[in-house]
Amino acid sequence: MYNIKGKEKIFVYTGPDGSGRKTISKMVATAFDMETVLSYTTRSPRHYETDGEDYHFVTEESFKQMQAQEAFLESVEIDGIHYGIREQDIVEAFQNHDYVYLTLNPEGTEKLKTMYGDGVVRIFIYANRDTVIRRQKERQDSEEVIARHLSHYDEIMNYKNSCEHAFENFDSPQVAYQVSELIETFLDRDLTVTDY
Ligand SMILES: Nc1ncnc2c1ncn2[C@@H]1O[C@H](COP(=O)(O)OP(=O)(O)OP(=O)(O)O)[C@@H](O)[C@H]1O
Ligand SMILES: Nc1nc2c(ncn2[C@@H]2O[C@H](COP(=O)(O)O)[C@@H](O)[C@H]2O)c(=O)[nH]1
Repeated sequence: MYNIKGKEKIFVYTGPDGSGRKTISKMVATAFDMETVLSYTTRSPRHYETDGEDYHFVTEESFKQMQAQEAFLESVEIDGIHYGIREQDIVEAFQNHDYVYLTLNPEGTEKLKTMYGDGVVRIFIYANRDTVIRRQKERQDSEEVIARHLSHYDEIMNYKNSCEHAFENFDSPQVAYQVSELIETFLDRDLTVTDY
């Protein structure tokens, strides 16, 4: 298991699928020196996803091989689909950054929290059920994918109060600003006031 050092932190975005976790995390990351680590998954890419940008899409066989080699820091199976974060990717991300962010389901989030304690900050992003349905329909997710995601909605929402921070995502620029303010509190920056 990777040992988190000094001021290194893992910010984990969790919450219902389609609530806007990745949208917010990417907006926030533009303002800070932080990097994400892509998961490996055995599912097929959706029409708006690209291998190496959204996920590393791999075969069942490759995933099993990686599991056998203990390559994953954490991995889960959701509805028969495997997902995992490769430990070496975390090691490499921390070589150049103090802050790494991930988007995980509550089970994986909880595993990392148990491993790293204060080294993990859980940011729960949510929207109501109708909103997540509408957003997934707008990006043309299949009925099957939407139904699969919704089958986990209530269970995922139950995790909200376990997280250190929670934000309802109506207006993404506003939420990104609020999350940025939160992240700012973790930065060890020597800001000097300058008159222009
Ligand atoms: N505040 C918002 N208002 C309107 N649309 C939004 C908002 N936030 C995100 N979206 C849109 O909703 C969709 C889902 O967002 P996103 O992919 O960030 O969600 P997610 O929680 O990471 O879920 P998933 O893992 O299923 O992609 C995207 O098409 C995104 O552009
Ligand atoms: N615990 C982990 N959860 C992960 C990982 N990669 C993605 N996810 C989460 O799984 C669900 C389903 O994702 P989908 O893209 O197939 O809809 C979603 O909540 C993801 O955030 C991972 O490596 N570990």
